[in-house]
Parts: sequence; structure tokens; C-alpha cells
Amino acid sequence: MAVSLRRSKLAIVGAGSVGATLAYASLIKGVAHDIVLYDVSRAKVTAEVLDLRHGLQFCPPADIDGSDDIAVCAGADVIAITAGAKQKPGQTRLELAEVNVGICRDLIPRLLEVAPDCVLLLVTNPVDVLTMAALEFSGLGKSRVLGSGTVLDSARLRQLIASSLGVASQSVHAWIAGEHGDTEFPVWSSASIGTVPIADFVSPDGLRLDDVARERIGRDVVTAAEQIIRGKGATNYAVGLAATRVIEAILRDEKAALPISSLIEGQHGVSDVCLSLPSLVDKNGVMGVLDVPMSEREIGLFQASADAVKAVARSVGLGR
Ligand SMILES: NC(=O)C1=CN([C@@H]2O[C@H](COP(=O)(O)OP(=O)(O)OC[C@H]3O[C@@H](n4cnc5c(N)ncnc54)[C@H](O)[C@@H]3O)[C@@H](O)[C@H]2O)C=CC1
Ligand SMILES: CC(=O)C(=O)O
Repeated sequence: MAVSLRRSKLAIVGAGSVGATLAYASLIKGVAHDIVLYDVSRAKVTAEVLDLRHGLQFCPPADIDGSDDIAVCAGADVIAITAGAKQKPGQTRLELAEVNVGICRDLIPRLLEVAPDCVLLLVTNPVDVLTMAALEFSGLGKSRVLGSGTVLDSARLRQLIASSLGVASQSVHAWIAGEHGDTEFPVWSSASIGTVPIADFVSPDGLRLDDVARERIGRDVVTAAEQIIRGKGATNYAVGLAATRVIEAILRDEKAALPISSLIEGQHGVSDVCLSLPSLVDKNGVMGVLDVPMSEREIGLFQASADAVKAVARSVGLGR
């Protein structure tokens, strides 16, 4: 008996550093049967697709295509938006809001015309504001619109903790919450190595994280992008992998806990703003935001992060 397998389709909007690297990581990890890139620059998208296509032999079976015609996104299950302006050295993510919300206002209705059943994943910065914009411009239910949020920042945090303590990143359980930006913060109160609370952890070599080390790590996460942008103009590899992880959780209906950005409705006294908290991700997008315990200090930081994102959202005509 012939088995018919429905092909999964990932559309990536923007074939710049982030979009092309996301396509590359998604191909290597085999997250979708069909991957397409859409960009306003025909020369750019054609060249990226050609280059990626030449590597297909070395990846799990998949097809890649691309165009400057938005119809290439037709029927996509997930649309990842990476199009738009990026930070120049010294610029904050929030300074990109006006121009990138404008791009989103034009893009989202046209994308939904060709892919009405998609889950929208925002990567463009400032990602929390852009997730709010996509919710508003799409009219989709809150579960179907999410941002890559602090999945990347949490990976940075885990790597820094892991290298400080001499353990594997995969054994570090720790999150960055709040804005993907300058007001983000590590949730130290629930961080652990394996099942050992980080405050109690001492490595076999006697390594532990004192308050000074934690402060330094928190600062290094916040300034990581700036450091990379000063050196090479953009960040692309880790964000490509982080966004691929979110897409994989959606297309495989994993119900995986990931710190994506989504509409916060009452957690820790915060509402009506998109921010990151660990959330379950399934085939419909956001299955639910988890009730993560936080210390009083962390709750204050979360509320301050909400205020910062709301102020920028309001300044570009979004939110209440
Ligand atoms: N959320 C996250 O963790 C991260 C977000 N970013 C953000 O991702 C965005 C993209 O960064 P890069 O790829 O480095 O920039 P880039 O400048 O290399 O690429 C942007 C691409 O968007 C395309 N584009 C612009 N307007 C478009 C439209 N209306 N429709 C289709 N394509 C359009 C451009 O032609 C260009 O190819 C920036 O906003 C950046 O800040 C970057 C790294 C991490
Ligand atoms: C650019 C950016 O948002 C990042 O690498 O975190």
C-alpha cells in the first residue's frame, strides 16, 4: 500500500545573513521537506538559493527554492520573518522598531493571503515589538504568532555558565526572561546544573558561581550581540540554530519548553505585551506560557522589561 506523506514547508522571509543562515541550519537539521526563501532582492535570493542547493547532497532529503515573488511562500506551515533593518554598532534593537514595524505592516497581510494556515515566527528586531506587530496585523490567534525571543540569549547564558563551571551546556538548565534586548535578565532562582540548584553547585574541580561571576555572565549575555556586531557587522550562526530549534519544535509537534516571545497575559503581574518566558511549543505555535517561579527581584526586572517594550510599542502605534 502506498503511504502518502504530507510535505512540511518552511518559508523564510529575508535572505540576508540571518535568513540564509537559518535556511542553512534548517537544511542540515532536516526540519522541513520544503524550504523557500523570499526576499525583495532578486539577485540576493537567487544567489543564496543556488549556493544552498549545491549542498543538498550532504543534507537529509529536502528541496530549497526562492524568489522575489511572495507566492513562493504559498502553503507554508511556518513562516520565519527575518526581513528588515539590523543594528549598526552602538545602536539598540529598540531603535529599529519604526522601520521594521513598517515592513511588517506591509508583509504580514500579503503572507497570510498565500499561507493562511501558517504559524508566524518573528526573528526581526526588536523581536518582542515585532511579535506584537505581527499579532495585530495578522489578526491570528495568539498561539499562532511567536518570536524567537530569548532562545538565543538563553543559549548564550548556558554556554557562559557551562564554560565557567566546566560542564556541558546541555546540562545547564537556565533561562533568560523578558525582552530580547537590554532589559533581559537571567532567572538565577531556578537555574540548575543537572538537578542541583546553581547556588549549591560545586564542580569536582571546586568551581562555583558566586554573585560576582553571575553579574558578569548576565552582563556578557546582554552585550553579546553588540560585541559580535562590532567585529563582523551581524550575528547569524547562533540565531540561525536557535530559530531552527523553534521551527523544529513546531513542525514536529514537540510540546517542547522554549523561551520564545509571545503575548503575556497576567504572568507576574504583566499583560498586553510580548516577552519571553519558557513556553510549550507545538504544531499550532504557543501551546502555553509556563508559570515559572521567580524571586521578588526577578519579578521586578520582568515588569521593568515589560514597561520598556510597551513604551516602544506605543511609540510606533502598537498595543494598548
Ligand atoms: N531575534 C534575534 O535573536 C536576532 C534578530 N536579528 C535581526 O534579524 C534581522 C535581519 O538581520 P540580517 O539578516 O543580519 O540583516 P540583512 O541586512 O543581512 O538582511 C535583511 C534582508 O531583508 C531583506 N528585506 C528587507 N525588506 C524586505 C521585505 N519587505 N520583504 C522581503 N525581504 C526584505 C533585505 O533585502 C535583506 O536581504 C535584523 O532585524 C536583525 O536585528 C539578528 C540576529 C538575532
Ligand atoms: C542581533 C541580535 O539580536 C542578537 O544577536 O542577539
